[in-house]
Amino acid sequence: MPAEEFVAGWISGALGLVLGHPFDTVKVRLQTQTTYRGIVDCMVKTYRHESLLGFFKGMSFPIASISVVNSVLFGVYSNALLALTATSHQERRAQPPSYTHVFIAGCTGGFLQAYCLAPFDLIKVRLQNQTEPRAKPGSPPPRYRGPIHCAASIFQAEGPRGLFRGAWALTLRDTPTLGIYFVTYEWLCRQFTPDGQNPSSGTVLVAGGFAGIISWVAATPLDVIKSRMQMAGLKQRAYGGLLDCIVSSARQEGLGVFFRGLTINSARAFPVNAITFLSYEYLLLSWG
Ligand SMILES: C[N+](C)(C)CCCC[C@H](N)C(=O)O
Repeated sequence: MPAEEFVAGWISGALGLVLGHPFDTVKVRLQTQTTYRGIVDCMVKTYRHESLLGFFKGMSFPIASISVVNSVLFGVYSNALLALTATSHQERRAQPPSYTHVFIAGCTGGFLQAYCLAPFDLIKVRLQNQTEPRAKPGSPPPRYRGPIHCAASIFQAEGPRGLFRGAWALTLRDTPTLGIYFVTYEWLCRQFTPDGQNPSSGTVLVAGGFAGIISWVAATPLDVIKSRMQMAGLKQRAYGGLLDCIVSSARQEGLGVFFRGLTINSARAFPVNAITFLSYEYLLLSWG
């Protein structure tokens, strides 16, 4: 099983992540809290209340964990294509796989990465939603002191299953949308690249950026549900399950609720995925 794809996926995931984290914090807050009027209001309040650091809350942990998850995604994707089409990454420019194969491989990668991602994403969302400013003497301490403390508290209160809160919603979100992600990327690359050649850096950036945007547009409704399921069990109301969460969110807030965070998700998706794909392709090319 070729392993370079895993390593390249890991490094490129980390680079994309740093760039995207401030957007991600604003997104999670808009999706799960009602105190903000919009993106700008959320940014201003976060900055005033918590300084620039507020935007980077909960980042060190995703860097260590979510980039490993990205390595699962790209590694499984590439190896699934190898199994389906018997071509390695280097051979795929000369013999491009069909879009059906790309889609199946993307969904496989998406499905497997969702399970690895679930506990890390839960911890990220819980930490991002702690809006208390950094420790001031005399103020009450936030519920979680950091990622390890957060994981341990959830584990103690709810057992190992507690760490997989929202995992179903996450799997439903990621399986089809990561199929769409790789199909969009491949399709756009092929539109702008002569047959048999490698896409230029510009093409990879644009194709990666749009792959990110399109897959996030498709993923946003379930992303909202996922974040809410992950926050349930804390101060917000608990849901009877995925369906209950969908129905009661729609009833209380209207259908628009499923598009909360769409703009910010898209704004984040372009740079993150442009850099992820560019560094991924570049690393694999330079390793021959
Ligand atoms: C499929 N879905 C859109 C949910 C996620 C796509 C993930 C791609 C990248 N790691 C990112 O964070 O943007």
